[in-house]
Amino acid sequence: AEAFAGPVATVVAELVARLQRLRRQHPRGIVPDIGTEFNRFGLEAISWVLFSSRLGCLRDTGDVTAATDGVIRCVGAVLALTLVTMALPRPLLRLIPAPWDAFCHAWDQLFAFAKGHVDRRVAEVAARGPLAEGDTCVTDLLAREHIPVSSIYGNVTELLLAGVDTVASTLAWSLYELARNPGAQAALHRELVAATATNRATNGDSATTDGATAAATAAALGRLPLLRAVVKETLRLYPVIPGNARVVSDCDIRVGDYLVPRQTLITLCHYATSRDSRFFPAPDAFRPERWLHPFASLPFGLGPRSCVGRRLAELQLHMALAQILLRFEVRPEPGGGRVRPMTRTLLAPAAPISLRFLER
Ligand code: HEM
Repeated sequence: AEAFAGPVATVVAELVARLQRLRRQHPRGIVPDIGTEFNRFGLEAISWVLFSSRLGCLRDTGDVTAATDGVIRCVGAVLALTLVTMALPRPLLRLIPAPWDAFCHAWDQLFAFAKGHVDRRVAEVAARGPLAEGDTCVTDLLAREHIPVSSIYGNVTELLLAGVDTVASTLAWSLYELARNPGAQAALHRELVAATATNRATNGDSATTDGATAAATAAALGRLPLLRAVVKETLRLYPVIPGNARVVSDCDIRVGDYLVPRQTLITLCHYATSRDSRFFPAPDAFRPERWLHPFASLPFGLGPRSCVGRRLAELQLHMALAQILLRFEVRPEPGGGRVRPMTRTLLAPAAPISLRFLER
């Protein structure tokens, strides 16, 4: 994922500039509905990683935002309707076709978007000849393996679906909890300031977006214990994929006092286990320091089918949190109430999160 550190650093810089513009438009520095801004950030970053495409989601021009917000709405619709269409029995889907039709329509739109960008990139690379080092994207990597273009369309559409709301919600929840826990925010800020000073001495400006410097910065951020702990604690409280499943395929297995016959579908709920007081004392409290010692939680799953986007997601979260917190102190919106999570396939905030951003 560090190969994409340069693009991610550029998009993070655009996000910070946008937050700055938005906070200035409000008398008390409030940025309303940060989740929407982070979805735009997520789409901009994943489109660069997948297709080397720049969409301009974080610019102020209305046209671009309207078109790209349409893609974000399709991602949201697919996720929300996955649960509905899975829950409705087939005969009912025939009687009430609207959810299924809307689900297919949103998938078709996402597929058409991805296909357009893959076709453009394939044509561009064919016309340009060999690529410079560092100038690559997932489409190029798959094409180089001679994967049929129809499979590339399918794979990148899935990655597009997986790459927007996951990172956006986690970033929104991180800042929401840091705003409500000023002690944790101050400790993280101290860690970031110290690391930035060291990094600047060896690699130059930490906000620099050129590939090699950004990769060095990303690697350094990935080693910061409190930054990592903040992301882990956020995902413990708000595991963006709240449940997971596996089929016990080969043979019967014994788990504690239970015998699980082969071919059984087992589902596990991260949300419940990660808020279980037997494993996490004061389970609803945001305490990043609990992660400074190893502990168990599986927000990205486990094993060969665990999350392929994990490193990219962590890269984006570390870089975005670092740059946002170096620039702003984040506070709750005055009078803003508690925001609860809800499941719409992914775990998402049940209401928009608005925060106050104060320049440091
Ligand atoms: C905070 C961010 C994210 C979280 C918490 C997360 C979590 C997960 C989880 C729990 C799984 C199921 C793993 C299992 O069954 O063991 C999964 C699968 C997957 N994720 Fe993520 N994910 C995140 C971001 C991303 C991103 C950014 C991408 C794409 C760029 C992505 C792509 C995928 C794909 C393709 C799979 C299916 C893997 C397979 O079936 O082999 N994820 N993710």
